[in-house]
Amino acid sequence: MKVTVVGAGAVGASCAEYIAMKNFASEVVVVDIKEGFAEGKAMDLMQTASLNGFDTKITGTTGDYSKTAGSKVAVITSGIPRKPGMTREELIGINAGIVKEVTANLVKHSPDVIIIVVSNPMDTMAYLVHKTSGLPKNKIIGMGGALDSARFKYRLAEALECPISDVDGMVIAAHSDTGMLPLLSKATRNGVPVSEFLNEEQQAYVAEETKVGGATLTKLLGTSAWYAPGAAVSVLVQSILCDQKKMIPCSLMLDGEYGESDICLGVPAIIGANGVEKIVDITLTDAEKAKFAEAAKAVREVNGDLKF
Ligand SMILES: NC(=O)c1ccc[n+]([C@@H]2O[C@H](COP(=O)([O-])OP(=O)(O)OC[C@H]3O[C@@H](n4cnc5c(N)ncnc54)[C@H](O)[C@@H]3O)[C@@H](O)[C@H]2O)c1
Ligand SMILES: O=C(O)C[C@H](O)C(=O)O
Repeated sequence: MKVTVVGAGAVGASCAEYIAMKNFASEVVVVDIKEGFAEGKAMDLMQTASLNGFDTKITGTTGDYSKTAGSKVAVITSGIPRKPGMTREELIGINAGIVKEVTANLVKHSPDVIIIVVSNPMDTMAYLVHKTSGLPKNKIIGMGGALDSARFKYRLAEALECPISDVDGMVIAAHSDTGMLPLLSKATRNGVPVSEFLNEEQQAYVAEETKVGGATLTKLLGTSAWYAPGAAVSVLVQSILCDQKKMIPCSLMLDGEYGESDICLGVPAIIGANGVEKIVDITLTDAEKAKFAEAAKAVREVNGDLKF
C-alpha cells in the first residue's frame, strides 16, 4: 500500500525512513515544494535499503501530486518549525495556508485517503483539515499524543530508574506546552501505579518535563525534534496499514466525547484500517477533567484565528 509524506524536511524524512525501515508499506512518496529536495531525500533513503534490509520503494517529487494518487495514508509535515523561545501557536500564520493547500492537492488525487496531520499548531491544523478537506472524521488524525506519550514514558523511566519497557502511560488533551495532560493517575510500572514509587514532587516534575518536551528539544537543537516525531508517525501508519487496532492518543474531532464538540483534541482511540475506529472513553479524575476543559478553551481560541 502507498503512503505519501508531504514535506521532505527533518520530520518528513524521518517519517519516510521509519516507515520504510519497518517494511510494511509497498511505496512511500515524498513531496516537497523545494526543487529537487524530495527527490534527493528519496534517493538517499533508497540507498540505505540494501544496508538496512527493506523493500519499500521510496520516490520523491517536487509538487507533482499525480504521483501520490491512490495513497491509503498521507502524512502532512510541510510547514515551518518553531525556533527556541517560540510557541507552536505562533506558526499558525504561515502553516495554515500550507496545510490547506496541501490537503486540497492530496484529496484531489486520493479521495479515500486517511490524513495524518503533523504540522503545528497541530490540533488547530487538524481542525483546519476537517473544515476544508470534505473527508469523513474517521479519516483525519492529528499526531501529537503518540509522541507526547513516548516522552512521558521516557521521563517516567528516568524518574523510576528503570527500563522504558517497564513503564506505561498516556498523554491526552492539547499538543501544546501548557495544554498537555500526562495521565499520572493511570501511569504504571509493570501494572503498579507509579504513585507507589514516586512522591508528588517527583510526579509533578515528570509531568512538567513531559509538557515542555518539545520546547526542551527545540532549545537544544535550535529547531524542533524529528526522530521521535517520525517514529510516532510510523506507529500510526503501521496501525492503519496493518489494521492493528492499537489504542493511541490522537487529536480527533470531538462530538460530545470528553464534554467537548467541534474541536480537535488528543484522546485515546483505536486506530485501524478505517483510520479512527473508535474514540475510547476513559474515566478522568475531576482535576484531569478541569485540565482537559482548560486545554480545550485555549485551543478553541487559536482555532478562532483560522480563516477558511
Ligand atoms: N505534531 C508533532 O508532534 C510535531 C513534531 C515535530 C514537528 N512538527 C511540526 O512539523 C512541521 C515540520 O517540521 P520540520 O522540522 O520537518 O521542518 P523542516 O523545515 O525541516 O521541513 C518542512 C518542509 O516542508 C516543506 N514545505 C513547505 N511548504 C510546502 C508546501 N506547500 N508543499 C510541500 N512542502 C512544503 C519545506 O520545503 C521543508 O522541506 C513543523 O510545523 C513542526 O512544528 C510537529
Ligand atoms: O515542539 C515542537 O515545536 C515540535 C513538535 O510539536 C514536538 O513536540 O516535538
